[in-house]
Amino acid sequence: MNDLLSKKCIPCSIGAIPLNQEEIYDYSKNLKDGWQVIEGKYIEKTYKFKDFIEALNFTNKIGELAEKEGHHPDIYLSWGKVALKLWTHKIKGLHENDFILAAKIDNID
Ligand SMILES: C[C@H](O)[C@H](O)[C@H]1CNC2=NC(N)=NC(=O)C2=N1
Repeated sequence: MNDLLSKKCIPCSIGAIPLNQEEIYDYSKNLKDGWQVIEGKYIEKTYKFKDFIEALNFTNKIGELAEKEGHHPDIYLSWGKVALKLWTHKIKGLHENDFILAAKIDNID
């Protein structure tokens, strides 16, 4: 479950089974503070910045990372704030990919 940072997101097939509550709990223990598990279906976190341009710069870095990983967050960008919602659309639930991406987003400098 740990060393999420050393893993890479994999193409997720439609038949993949979403993570169960126990697996979600185990993965979420390896994330930095601030992530919340919502209804066992997605994880979310809000990052605060001093202004819009800082929030936009962070959003762009997330975009580059998501493209590199082939896995993408839902992003809400506003003045001084970036709110993320991570889930795997193809399986309508959570996958290891979501936790890998979350860990790597928290590692963006
Ligand atoms: C074809 C492409 O790789 C897939 O559609 C990927 C793209 N990024 C994705 N991101 C997320 N969060 N969920 C997906 O199911 C997903 N599928």
